[in-house]
Amino acid sequence: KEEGTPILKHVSHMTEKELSQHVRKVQLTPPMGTSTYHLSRLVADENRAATRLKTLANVMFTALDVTNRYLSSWEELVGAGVEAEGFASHPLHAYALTKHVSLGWPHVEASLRALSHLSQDLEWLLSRSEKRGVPTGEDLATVAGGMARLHDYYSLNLSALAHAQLVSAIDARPVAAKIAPTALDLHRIGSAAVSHNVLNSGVDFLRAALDRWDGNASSARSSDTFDAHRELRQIDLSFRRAVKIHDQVLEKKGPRSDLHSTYMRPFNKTLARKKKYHKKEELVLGVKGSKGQGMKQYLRLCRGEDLRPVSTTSRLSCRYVTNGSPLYRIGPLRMEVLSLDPYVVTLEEVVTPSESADLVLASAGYLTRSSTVRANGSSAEDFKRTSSTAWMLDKDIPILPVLTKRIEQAVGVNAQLFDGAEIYQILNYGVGGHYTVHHDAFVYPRMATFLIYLTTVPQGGRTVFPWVGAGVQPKRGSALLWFNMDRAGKPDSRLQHGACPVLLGDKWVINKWLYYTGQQKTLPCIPGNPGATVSQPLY
Ligand SMILES: O=C(O)CCC(=O)C(=O)O
Ligand SMILES: [Fe+2]
Repeated sequence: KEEGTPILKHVSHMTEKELSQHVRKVQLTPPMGTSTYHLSRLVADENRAATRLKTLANVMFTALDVTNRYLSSWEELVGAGVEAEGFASHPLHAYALTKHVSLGWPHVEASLRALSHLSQDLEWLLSRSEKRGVPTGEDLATVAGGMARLHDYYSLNLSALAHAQLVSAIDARPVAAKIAPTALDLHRIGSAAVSHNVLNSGVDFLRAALDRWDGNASSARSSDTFDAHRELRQIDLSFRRAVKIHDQVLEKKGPRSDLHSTYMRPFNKTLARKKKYHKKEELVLGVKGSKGQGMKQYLRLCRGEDLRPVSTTSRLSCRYVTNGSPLYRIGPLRMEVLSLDPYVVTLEEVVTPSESADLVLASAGYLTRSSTVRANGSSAEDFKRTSSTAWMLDKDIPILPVLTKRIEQAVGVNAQLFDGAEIYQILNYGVGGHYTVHHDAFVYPRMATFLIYLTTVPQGGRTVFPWVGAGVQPKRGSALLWFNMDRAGKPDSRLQHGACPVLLGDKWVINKWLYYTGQQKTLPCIPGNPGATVSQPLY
């Protein structure tokens, strides 16, 4: 959509029928994907599979042992000429033949019977990938790509990582893991990074793989034995190639676009002396700047920086607001203003911990497979999102109508009067799961966004507003509210925002989009413009 397109004409797109078609309960379609929800489900499934495989392995081992002994006993008889005419007329032959079968066969039969009793287990195991889903090579590439993204955003210390310690630019305290990546793993992540054009991470991971490689892959783990194709002998070559590509892409395309990233300066020292690599960082706040500038500011905010000047922050307030009935448990809530113009606030404890847990549990069955979604519309709508999504109507689970009432009271509007307050969207992010800078109201006239965090994210995963210069760390139960429209009823592009990659923890959010209606449509604030509306602070 062009920026000037009146938004109201899209309202007709949101019929109830379309909405409900949109939200049919999704069956989990294998392969399952890599959101944190899917991965915890995978652990449970893997446990059940392993129990069956152990039984299978025991029974197969016995059957193999019995079969081998029985066959070698037969081979002894064959060696003695059992197949010759009249063999059994010698009493010793008759004895040996009878003994072979009479003693051996019951064992053979028993072991075969035990095998056939496993048919149900076999059935379960063989239908697992079709019915329950298993991660595929594509999923592995998604997780590896997620790791590459995490390094791109948060500058992981890769030598610490090689020793199972997570240390990044946003938190210097190491978080230990129980499994360290091998040279093969670092190589896989580095290769995934290069093939996704995350070239800064590609170079670093390949270098880390090179550092870690002892020449014979002796540190490989069992799972590496299934990875026969990964060739480490040429590892220094692929590293040097990645450095070259990095510098060439940086030289031609600059450090960052939605299709690639590099460091700000080339690795090559001569190239790095060029003037263009030593420009001062600029800051654009209060208006929408270029896409590249937005990406830079998004990245800085993801790393925890606050870009707002003191002249702005000193005018912001934090207070306790009451705007609801006790019925919906909206007491005086702590409300902190992040930005006055455009208006962005946070509200604390909008849902309780147990409600959050219930919402996560109930929506899990509606989640799609996690994937990277790319919007390929105009540049204004362009974004990438890596997460699983669930769409739900109020009637789907009992807590949603309660939540809707609570949101209405918090915002001070009646969602039922709207052309349709939109269905709820729930997102669960996985390793490095993110949502690049976008605007919520480009397709639908979403007057306001009410975003509730259902989990606390210890590291990464902030929701950030590049042109406001501020961001919020997800905290279970708290909400972020902002108004997407300007006075003329057009998307206010200063409300572009993004979700930073999750570094540590699970991130679940639920979104309610509020549409405009009533007087905002019939009595426009800017006469002559039927789409005109006001989006202003409600408190
Ligand atoms: O997950 C977040 O922090 C933001 C989600 C978002 O922007 C959206 O769903 O439109
Ligand atoms: Fe959004």
